[in-house]
Formats: sequence, structure tokens, C-alpha cells
Amino acid sequence: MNDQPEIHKGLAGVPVDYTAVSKVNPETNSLLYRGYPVQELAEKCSFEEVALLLWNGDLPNATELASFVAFERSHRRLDPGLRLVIDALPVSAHPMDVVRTAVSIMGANDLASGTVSPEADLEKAKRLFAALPAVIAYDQRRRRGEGLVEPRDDLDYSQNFLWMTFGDEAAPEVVDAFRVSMVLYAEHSFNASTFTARVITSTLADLYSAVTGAIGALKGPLHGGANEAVMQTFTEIGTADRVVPWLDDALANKKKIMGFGHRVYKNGDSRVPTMRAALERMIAHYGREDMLELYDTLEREFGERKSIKPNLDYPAGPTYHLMGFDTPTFTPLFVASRVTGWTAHIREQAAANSLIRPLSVYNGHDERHVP
Ligand SMILES: CC(=O)SCCNC(=O)CCNC(=O)[C@H](O)C(C)(C)COP(=O)(O)OP(=O)(O)OC[C@H]1O[C@@H](n2cnc3c(N)ncnc32)[C@H](O)[C@@H]1OP(=O)(O)O
Ligand SMILES: O=C([O-])CC(=O)C(=O)O
Repeated sequence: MNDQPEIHKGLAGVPVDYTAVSKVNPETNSLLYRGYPVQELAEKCSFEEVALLLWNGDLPNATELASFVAFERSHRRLDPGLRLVIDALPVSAHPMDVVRTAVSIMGANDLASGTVSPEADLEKAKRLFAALPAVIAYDQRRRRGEGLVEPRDDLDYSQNFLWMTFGDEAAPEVVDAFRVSMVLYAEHSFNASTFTARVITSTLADLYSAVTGAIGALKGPLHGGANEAVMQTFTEIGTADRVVPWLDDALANKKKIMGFGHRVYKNGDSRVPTMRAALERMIAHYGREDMLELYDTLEREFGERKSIKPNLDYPAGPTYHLMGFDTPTFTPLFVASRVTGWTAHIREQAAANSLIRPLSVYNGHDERHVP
């Protein structure tokens, strides 16, 4: 058995390709998008600028940005045919199933779906970027028995997303915290959903197929689904004084504490301080200091027991809750952001493609024969 190749379960620690889209550095707890620290982008850039940076490799100039902003504003409206499809889906379906289906439908309806070229893929990426907020906002509204809110061309991406979801203009602090979350969620190298998108792209399948698959990978609670799971944990615990018995019980039952731990960062997630600061601003805005107490107590008590630090989903979950999003909508919000990173990787994979097809080591039956 000594001549067996070494298996790296979950591809842990295995570099599989180059990327120029982002650099995750666990040693320095840093994250660069195309060379720019994510904290600087979150402080100084709109989400629209960050999307262009991820796709094009450089920050846009004023003309490029204005042109993309105009494009995004003119492609925001929920397509009536797509609305009918969404309405036909049961509200028992998870919102991630709805957004996954919506992307699949958009692909089926796009006459250029099968055209794979850098230009065609960029166009599709921009269309998805512009169209997804209306899908996500409408899906939350229909579940609440509320009607569609038409987009407004005088609002930026984040303002309009909140407008279409809640039907009123969000306070500037809320818009800013939402923008920060979009920037921080946008890209993170070869995470499971991005890798899924790259695997699908490597077969020369179209961009919509790759994004649809990526949404499926993001849904799971070990990845994007953790932002919802964090809120379920908070709801289950209730108040800070109940953290210790809840945690003792969870750990005794070998439960994973959602929103903690990371495959790459072992000493804290580079994005957490920026997202936590945004959460703190929301806590002050909504007067919910009780939530910060619960947040800090769980982080401290779990840290004392296991030395495992929060990941981005930990502050993002309660932030979205305070803004008024229903918990099952949290991971679709991650989709709206990560579609930028996925599509940047899809274009990178397509530009220097090699079919992704690793090896396995067979450990089943020896050869046998049908009697
Ligand atoms: C945006 C994102 O996708 S960030 C990730 C979001 N996911 C979550 O928050 C889900 C909870 N976290 C986890 O499940 C894990 O930390 C992962 C999947 C993110 C990373 O996992 P891996 O790198 O594979 O580490 P692995 O799961 O092997 O954990 C190593 C050890 O730490 C423990 N551990 C890691 N995370 C946690 C956690 N959140 N709660 C309890 N224990 C944990 C494991 O049980 C394991 O312990 P053991 O060695 O005694 O068996
Ligand atoms: O990098 C990962 O494995 C998960 C993650 O944090 C992300 O996708 O943002």
C-alpha cells in the first residue's frame, strides 16, 4: 500500500491553478482584489467600481464607470417572463433555489448563451449583475405577500437593491453597510463555489451553467449558507446570558458553530474587522446593543473553548437581519455579490483553459464477475 499516491481530502492545501483575480494571504490576514486591499475598496469604492475592477483587472476611469452605471440602471427591471417563472415556484422552495432557477432561465432565454468569448461573457456577467437584485428582492416580497417594487433609475446599486426589497429609501448608513457587505463578499480566490464555476467552465460549458452550478455550491452551510445559519443560531440562543449553556450543549453534541472557522484562514478572516465595524454601525442605527452583546459573548466563549475565529458570515448574518432581510434571503445576497468574482474567474478559466479532471484512488471491490 506504500506506493499509493497521497490523497488530499477536500483538496486541502493543494494549489490547482494560477489566478490574478485575488490573493488570500492567511499569514498576513490580507485579501487583495487585483492587488488592492479589500479594506481600501470597502472604504473608498462603490460596488459597481469593484465589479469592474474584478472583471477588467483595473479600477475604471470616470467614463468607464459612467457607462457601466448607465448599463446597470437600464437592465435592472425584472423580466415579466422571469417573474411568471418565479411566481410558479412554491414559497416552500429555498430562495437559493429561486435564484439558481432564475439564472438557469436567463441562460435559456439568452440567444447568445452558447457564445463563449471574453466579450460575450463580460456582457452576460454585467447582465446578471444588474438583473439579480430584482429577482432576490421580488422573491422576498412575494413570500411576505407583498407586490413587486419597480426599480428606480435615480438610485445607485445598493440604494436601489434596498428600495426594491423594502419599498422605501434606506438611510445612508444602511446603504453604506450594505455596499460594504457587497464589496467584501465579492471575491475570495478558489473557494468551493468559484472552483465549481471553474470546473464547469473547463468543459467549455456556458457562463450561465457555471454560475448556476456555483449557486448550488454556495447554498451549503459550510460555505455561503453559513450566514443564514448564524442567524438561526442567534435566534436559538436568544440572549447573551444563554450563550454558555447553549454552546456547552452544542459542543458536547459535536455541532459545528456556524460562522466560525475557515479552510484557509486559521488566525481570523481578513474581512471580519471591516464587516464587524459595519455591523456595529447598524447596531447603533437600530439601537440593538443586545445583539452586539450576544455576538461578542458567543465569539469570546467559543474562542476560549476552541480558539476558532469568526469568518465573514458571522458579522454579515446579523447585519442583514438588522436591515430587515428575512434569514433565507441572506445567501442570495451573497450570490448578488459573488457573481462578480465567479464571472471574473469564469473568464480567467476560459482564457487559459485546461479541463479540470483530477484522479481518484480506487478502494472498492477487486475485479469480480457476474455469475
Ligand atoms: C464565506 C464562507 O464560506 S466562510 C465559511 C463558512 N462556513 C461556516 O461558517 C461553517 C462552520 N465552519 C466549518 O464547518 C469549518 O470551519 C470550515 C468548513 C469552514 C473549514 O473547515 P476545514 O478547514 O475543513 O476544517 P475542519 O472542518 O476539518 O475543522 C478542523 C477542526 O476544527 C473544528 N472546527 C472547525 N470549524 C468549526 C466550527 N465552526 N465549529 C466547531 N468546530 C469547528 C473541526 O470540528 C475540526 O476539529 P477536529 O480536528 O477535532 O475534528
Ligand atoms: O474562501 C473560502 O473557502 C470561503 C470564503 O471565505 C468565501 O468564499 O468567501
